[in-house]
Formats: sequence, structure tokens, C-alpha cells
Amino acid sequence: MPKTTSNYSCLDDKVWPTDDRHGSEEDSAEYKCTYVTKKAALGDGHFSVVKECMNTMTKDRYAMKLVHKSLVMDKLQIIQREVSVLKKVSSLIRELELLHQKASEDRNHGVVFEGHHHVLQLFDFFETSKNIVLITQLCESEDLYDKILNAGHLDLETQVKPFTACLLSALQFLHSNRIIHRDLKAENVLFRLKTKTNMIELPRDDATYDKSAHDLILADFGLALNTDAGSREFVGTISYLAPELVACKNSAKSSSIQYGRLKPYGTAVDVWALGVLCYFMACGYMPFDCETDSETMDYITKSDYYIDEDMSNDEKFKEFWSFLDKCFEVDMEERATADDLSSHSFVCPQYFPNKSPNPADDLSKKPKLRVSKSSTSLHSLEPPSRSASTVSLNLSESLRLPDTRETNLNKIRETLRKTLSMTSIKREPNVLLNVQNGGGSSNFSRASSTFKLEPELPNTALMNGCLCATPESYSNFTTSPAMSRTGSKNNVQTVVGSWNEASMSALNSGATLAFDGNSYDSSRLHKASQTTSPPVSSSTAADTRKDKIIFQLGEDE
Ligand SMILES: Nc1ncnc2c1ncn2[C@@H]1O[C@H](COP(=O)(O)OP(=O)(O)OP(=O)(O)O)[C@@H](O)[C@H]1O
Repeated sequence: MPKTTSNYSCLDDKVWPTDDRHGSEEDSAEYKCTYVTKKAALGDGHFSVVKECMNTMTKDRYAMKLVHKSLVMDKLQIIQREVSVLKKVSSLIRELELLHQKASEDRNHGVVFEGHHHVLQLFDFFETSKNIVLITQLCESEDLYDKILNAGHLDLETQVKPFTACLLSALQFLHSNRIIHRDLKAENVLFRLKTKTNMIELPRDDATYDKSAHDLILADFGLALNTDAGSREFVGTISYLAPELVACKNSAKSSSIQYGRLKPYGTAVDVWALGVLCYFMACGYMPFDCETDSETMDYITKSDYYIDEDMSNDEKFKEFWSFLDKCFEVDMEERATADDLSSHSFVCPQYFPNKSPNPADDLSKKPKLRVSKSSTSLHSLEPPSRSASTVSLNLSESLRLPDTRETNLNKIRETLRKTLSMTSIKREPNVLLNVQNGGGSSNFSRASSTFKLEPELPNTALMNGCLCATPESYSNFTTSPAMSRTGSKNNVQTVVGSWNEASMSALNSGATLAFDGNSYDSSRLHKASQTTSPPVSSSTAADTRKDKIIFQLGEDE
């Protein structure tokens, strides 16, 4: 096996390897790295940038999420969780595919959206001195947020229903495996890019629904939690928060007695968020958004959402309102589960043919127009501003254009106002998973899905949790092979284990940290951003964001 001398390199498009499916270990050696990325970013979030990449050995295309360690600083726990949840999910997906493979012949195929097909899959991960790197399925640049905004709102029958059904199915899958997503929102719903490896024949050319539903992928597991015990952390995105999450607003500051009195929340928060998203798809604006966050949270607590009079009288929407009524139940214990909702007539039996509509769902009940008269501001009927992830898609462009920079920064600040700071996370014991890889390649295809899962990468083409010192480089291929070591197969613990309390506090104090012998000087980046940064708003989240902008400017230059 040839030795790769670096983990990844960034290439100009003109030298991008052709996707001819004739990759080999020699190609990998030629590029002297396991992955090559395109220069341009597909998108970016608070702590990360996502780029298209290609495995040099298999020539398969993926998304590479580069989480910058200097930006996560004391929040490494978030990335640890994301990696461990994604690793668990990917392993479960493989297991399910194998099980279904056996049962597939006897199945009666209607339009079924298999939940696990709609959850972002992790293929590989590794670490460099600067980044934690995740290799996942590649998705299109237009996400659900763009889809809604470009169209004004989505069509109830052909889009809202099938997209909701896909998401319900994904939630059923996650919740049955004790995973709470906690950040379900339009920006985190992506659409799989069709590649040679994942596409099969479309099952129904006469489909009466938007077939892109088959490509829908729930992404961004940055806030996901794998737990039975629930949580009291105040995290998420304001417009999508459930009342029980709003109740945790001051949890990080509360005394241990107050903290203990707070009811831990669970998977029901995702069902509430699904209701918000379903409403946003159908209306093009948000149900609870007001001028101020405190008013928005007040309306959420009362489940007081804006209802358009015409829509409330329209017969076509009666199942929609009834479905929302179930999602927007204030009491989390009374709220319908994803499983219950899959037998609601809004989506059943059309998208859940194995279930019967629940006769207890009251469709005759008209939604009450419940907007409180006492409110000082009206419900906002504007579409919400995009959360940080893609406001900054053109960030490096805007930084080169001084006149648009302030506008972009303001957009980002506005978004961050709506996107909660994650600083309220209380440290909880690490959730360490020792997940077995699912194993076995799956070239099985289901008549009910337009996709088969991409095959697993062969072990020789994986970084598999390696720790490599090489930062992103522009094809200089100079890194010594001695700088990387081979990771073990079940290596979530290897990565997690290197981020202990001591390393986190060392990072906080700006000390130089050794990651398995490779030193990482957190103070260097931090100081650089301090010296170049003009005064900014007092928000912690905005500061973090700004640090990122400045750092990217430095990198681009
Ligand atoms: N698999 C993918 N394929 C294509 N684009 C992607 C993929 N994953 C993420 N992106 C793009 O990158 C952006 C940021 O990704 P992601 O939301 O995972 O990052 P994040 O740092 O967790 O963001 P957040 O600000 O929500 O915390 C997304 O909004 C999307 O535009």
C-alpha cells in the first residue's frame, strides 16, 4: 500500500481529478494525500467551513467539513458529540440496510421514505493541527431554506407533505435510537447530490410529488445528543425552540437546586421544531417570530402562533392545521411523537402506507386565531433571516469588498441574535461511544427509494480517525509521513480521548497544546485576531463569529 504523506490538499478546479471511477492506490500516491478539496467553500457555519472533496483512491466525491479548533476552543465537547453521534448513526444505517436487504423482496412498496436514508452519513474523519475534519455525503448547494425563499412558500400537496413525511421518518429513526437532533431547521435540511455511486432508477415517473423528497437529508448534528436522560441545556435556534427549551433559558446560570427543578427535555423538542418547519414551508414565514426574542419566546411558551385567516378557512389546509396542533402542544409529555404523527392523515396513508390514519385526530376543529392583543409588536410575517451557516457563503468575497462588508457583518449579527449562543452549555460527562462499524458494502436498492447508500470506502482509502499535523495546503505535498499515524477502527475514543479537561483549560488559557506530539499554538491565532480586530458588539457569539471572519481573511490572503 502506498504511503500517503498528507491527509488532504486543496486544489484549483483546473487540476481537479476527473471523476472517471478508475481511481487506484497509485492515484492516492500521486496526489500524496487521501483527499483533495476544491478551493471554493460549499458553505460555512459558526465554527466550520464545508468544501467538496474527492477521495484520491476511489474518486468518490464527498463533503469535507473542517471544524476549526481555534473557533471551538472550550466547546470541543460539541464536536466530540457531533462525531460520536454521526459515527453511531452511520453504523446504524449500515446495519439497517443489511437487514432490509434480506426483507426487501417481500415488501409492498408504496411511496415510503426510509428514515435512515434521510440522515447525513459520516464516512471518515481525522484531525489536523488546525482542524477536526469530517467526511460526509455530498449535498447540493440549495438547501430547504433556499428552496422556500426562492419559491416564497412551498406547495402543500406536492412538497410540504412529502418533505414533512421524510423528516418525520428521519426523526422516527433518530428518536428510536435515543438521538435528539435539537437543531432541526430549514438551513439544516439539505438535498443529496446525485452521483454515479448513489443513483438508481427513479421508482415512479408518474410521481405526483416533488421527487427531490427522495434526496432530502437532515444534516448538522452539532447539537445532537445521544441520551435517555434528557437535557436541560439551552441550545438551538430561537424561532424553532420548544416551550420546554425556552424554560431552560437560564439553566447555565441557575443554582444547582434550581437546575435540579428544571424538567429535562427530550425528543419532543424535535417534534415541535418539525411543526415550525412545516409551517415555514407552507407559509414562507415563521409561526412565532416577533420583533424581539423575548416576545418570540413568550409566544412560544403560550403556543400562540399566527394564523392567516384565508388559510384557516381553506378546506385544503384542515389536515395541515390539525397536524400543527399536535406538534405545538405545550406540554412535552402530551405532545405527539414522531411515530404518532406518521399516522396522521396529513401524511398517512400516502407516505406511510403501512399505517392507518388515526381516527382520534380531529380534523373538524378549526384553528383559533390566537394572536394576543396585548402584544407590543406584531408577529413578523417576513421570512426569517438565515442562520449563520450560509449568510457567510460569500464571506471571503465580501471581505474583499469594503462597501458590502459592513452589510454582511450586520446580516451575520442579526442572524446571531436569533441563533443562540452555545456558551450556555453546561459541561456534562463525555458521552463516549464504542461503536462497531456497520461493515459490508451495500449495493442493494429499494424500489421505494431513488437512492442506494454510497458504498463504504475501503479501509485503505480512509483516514479513519488519524491525527495528522498537516494543515490545509495548496498542493505543496511536503508533509513528512512521520507526522501522521494510523488510527484504529473504533477510534471515536482516540479523538475524544485527546481532548480532556486539562487540554480544554489549556486551550482557554491560550497555551500551546500537544495533540499526540504535534503542537498546536492556540495563542497565535487568537492574538492575530485580537490585533486586527476593530471593536465589536458585546455578544459572545458575535465575537466568536468575528474571530472567524478575521481568521479567514488572514487565510485567504
Ligand atoms: N454534506 C454537505 N454537502 C454540501 N454542503 C454542506 C454539507 N454540509 C454542510 N454544508 C454546507 O455548509 C454549511 C455549514 O455546515 P454545518 O451547518 O454542518 O456547519 P456548522 O458549523 O455546524 O453550522 P452552524 O452554524 O449551524 O453551527 C451548511 O449550511 C451547508 O450550506
